[in-house]
Amino acid sequence: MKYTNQEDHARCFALLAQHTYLSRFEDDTKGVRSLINEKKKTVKPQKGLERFLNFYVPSKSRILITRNITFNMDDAIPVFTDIAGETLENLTIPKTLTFNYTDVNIINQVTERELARAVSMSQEKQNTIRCECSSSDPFVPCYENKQCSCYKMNVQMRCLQVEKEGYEPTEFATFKPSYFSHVRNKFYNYIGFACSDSCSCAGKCTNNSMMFIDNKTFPLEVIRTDKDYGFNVVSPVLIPAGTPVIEFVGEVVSEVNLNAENVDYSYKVSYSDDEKWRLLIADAPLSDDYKQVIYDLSYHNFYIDPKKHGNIGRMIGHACIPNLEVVRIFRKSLSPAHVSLVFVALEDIFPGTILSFDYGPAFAKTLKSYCQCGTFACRNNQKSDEYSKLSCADIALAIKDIHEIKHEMFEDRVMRPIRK
Ligand SMILES: C[S@@+](CC[C@H](N)C(=O)[O-])C[C@H]1O[C@@H](n2cnc3c(N)ncnc32)[C@H](O)[C@@H]1O
Repeated sequence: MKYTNQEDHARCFALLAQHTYLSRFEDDTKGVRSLINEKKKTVKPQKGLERFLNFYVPSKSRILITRNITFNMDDAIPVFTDIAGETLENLTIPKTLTFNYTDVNIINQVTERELARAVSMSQEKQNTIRCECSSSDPFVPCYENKQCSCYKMNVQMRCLQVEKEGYEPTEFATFKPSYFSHVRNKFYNYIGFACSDSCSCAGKCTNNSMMFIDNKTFPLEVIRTDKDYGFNVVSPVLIPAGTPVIEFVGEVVSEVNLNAENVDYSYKVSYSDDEKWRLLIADAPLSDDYKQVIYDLSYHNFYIDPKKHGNIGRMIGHACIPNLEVVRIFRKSLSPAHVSLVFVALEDIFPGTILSFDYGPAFAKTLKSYCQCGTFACRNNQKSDEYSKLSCADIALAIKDIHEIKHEMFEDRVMRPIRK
């Protein structure tokens, strides 16, 4: 089996194994990569992993609930129910589907007055981080241009990621895959800055990790398979590892305004104790008045709450070995109103795969019954008990084996017939 880039894939498997291992055993996985390399020769392949391929096969009685949940013709996302026994006559539309669909984050002008003020001020040129690279002579693409204000901010944010020597920070660029190096760096430290429509390049450049998302590159589908599990998002196409896939969109709210009932759906995007962030603000190419406004905002915790206004990001389920990681990408400014929460593919996602991220170990306790992620290293399902004692190296190699089977199936069923 030859991958297009075997080294990159090895990184993905090592990270997923480290992630899975830590979340199950909360143990130290120092030197996991060398351990994996060392063990590669001795670890026996796990048997029966074929059961965990987890390709989603729609039921024959599938019902189309809506052709397009987004109301945007350029981004048509259908919603189906595959629940056994459901017919057009007895079909129920759960409340979880009746939210206001939005592609962009929303700010309540009354309850989040200071945040709304920061957005209004950021319309002024002196309060926006933007670049003129595309009109400069000689022309240097933004991601290669050391003078580009957006790229410079991207690099400064990359520096925030480094916690330990020996771990490479993750790069966020338009055409480079974003590979993660370790899980000790919590998601909010995976962070980048992208060019936007305020720049002379209008974001159509090399420094825009939001481009695939803004262009709605991946056609996705929403399915409902079980009343408790609810809706899930499926990819009908191949998404290569390291690709930004979906933005998690909702209402940007400060902690005091966050409704307790919405906490389980909401994501924290700023941290009141983040001193490094305040240093970044002090250094940013923005006016002093504006910096003061966002400096004051930095003393509050902000969340993105998708319960009332949201997009399909809110329908992504939990998995103990997830295929997505959440990162923060900022554009134009450094306020919580300028952040995009982005899901990036952790491994190659083959057609028919349910998208997932890890909600964390505490999530299992909130479930009425078992976790339904269906991964071989599930923390909370009897079916995966036989794999529950695997070492980190075993997990990495099992992830690799499963990936290889999927890769072969894709080659056999999709690529070979196309080539004929
Ligand atoms: C953020 S929502 C995800 C979208 C949800 N499925 C829906 O229909 O709106 C989280 C809820 O989805 C369900 N869920 C997500 N992942 C699950 C899993 N691995 N096993 C069981 N239920 C899950 C649980 O009911 C959880 O409270």
